[in-house]
Amino acid sequence: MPALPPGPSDHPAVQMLRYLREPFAFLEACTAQYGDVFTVRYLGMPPIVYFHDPEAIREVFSSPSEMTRAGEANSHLKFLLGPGSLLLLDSKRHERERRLLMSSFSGDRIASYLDSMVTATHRFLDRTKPGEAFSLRDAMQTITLDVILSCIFGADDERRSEALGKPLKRLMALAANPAAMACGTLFDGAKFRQRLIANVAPVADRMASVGLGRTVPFGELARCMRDVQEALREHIREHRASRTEDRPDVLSMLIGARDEEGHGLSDDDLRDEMLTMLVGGHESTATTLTFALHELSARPDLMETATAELERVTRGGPLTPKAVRELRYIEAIIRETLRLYGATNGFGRKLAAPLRVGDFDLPEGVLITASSYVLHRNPRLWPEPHRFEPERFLDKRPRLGEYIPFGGGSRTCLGMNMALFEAKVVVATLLRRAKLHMQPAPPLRLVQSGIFLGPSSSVPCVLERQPST
Ligand code: HEM
Repeated sequence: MPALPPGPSDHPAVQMLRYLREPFAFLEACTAQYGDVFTVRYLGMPPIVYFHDPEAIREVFSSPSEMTRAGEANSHLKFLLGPGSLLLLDSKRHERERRLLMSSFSGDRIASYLDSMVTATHRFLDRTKPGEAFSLRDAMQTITLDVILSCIFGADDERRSEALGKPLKRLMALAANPAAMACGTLFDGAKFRQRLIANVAPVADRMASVGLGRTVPFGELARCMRDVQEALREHIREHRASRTEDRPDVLSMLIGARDEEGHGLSDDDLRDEMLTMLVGGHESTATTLTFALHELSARPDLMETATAELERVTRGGPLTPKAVRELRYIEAIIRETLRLYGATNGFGRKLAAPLRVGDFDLPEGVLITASSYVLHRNPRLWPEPHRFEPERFLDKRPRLGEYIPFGGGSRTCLGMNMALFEAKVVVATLLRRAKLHMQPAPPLRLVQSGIFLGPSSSVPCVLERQPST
């Protein structure tokens, strides 16, 4: 068996604990000791090889997807997203479903979501009283959830968005439970999910009816997963029954989508894909917005350049798709936010066959990854890496393998262009109508938050209306 790159010799349980307690400190300590390539071992998992050399990352992204399997590497999410999620598929089925989904994320499609994005931001501004403290993190999550429900799910009235939004929000909070994550990783995720819904949920219902719902392990999570499944099934059924061809939302497009052989997606596939886009696209974009607005409010120089650009591009008129594309400085702020505060810590691939990466012959079965937290703070790639400096992205695009907030290769985030567009629209709409003032709080950091990375606090702030609004 070929030797794996060096790494800590602690017992896998100890390495896992170190990672769970302080993930970034653990990975930085490994980098300091072993350099750009090292192997860590966690209990119940294959060895994980970290690469923080752009050339090696490029090799991984360009390797045949048959060999570097993202679906298998993401299998710990199966209990949450369902077996038909794009994130969990590999090979031909992944290629086919990705093709079916891709057309929903074309430039024109994304531009057609502009009004929904502006409306969601106005809705938040209209219900927020100037001078009253609120959580920026929660506000951004509400806006991005509204956007997903409208643009992806086509839930354009209050009844539909309530029916879907409520259980989905609860599910996101409950799925962050580390014990559930551990069971989803150690056992077969699809079976764990099935058991929760079919066996645990009914018991939890009976116990809840006598006020003992909380005594059933995973009872609340199981009931919530079942409620989400039912709400999604009902929503898809209603969508199929109504005439959907003319509607612009992603679900309507997917219902009509056919592959080369004329086959479409089943209701179960649709359910898992919709849940994936919701889970993948809601909190991650909200985290980007929270950190971007936090930086903007702390740095008058950035704020001045961003508002001057906005005035120059829109000349006081409405925000159009063309104007959004021309907001280069605001886009650079978003990209720099993703460098330092991206909501995911890299990507995962599992080797289905031996593969040489860099100087190492890796055996079948190992997991390959890179931590974007470590890579994006490498001073050889990013001078003064801890400085927030949007100018880095104004005149140059980073080379593949240096900047990975959206992963890469054939698995690059499907919602990347939508997320960048949405973040620009929300920031621009907010800047035109309000000023945000952060309230005293401990320094804001990026921390592990459920399955994502997120802000270390709720980010309390108050809003001041701009004079013209
Ligand atoms: C700032 C926001 C976002 C970030 C940081 C982000 C990040 C990521 C990352 C790192 C991956 C894995 C890529 C890889 O393995 O190489 C991914 C995959 C994915 N993302 Fe996103 N994402 C964001 C927003 C969105 C949005 C808005 C949607 C959809 C509405 C979305 C849908 C997906 C899907 C479907 C995949 C699976 C792609 C595949 O396996 O082929 N994401 N995302």
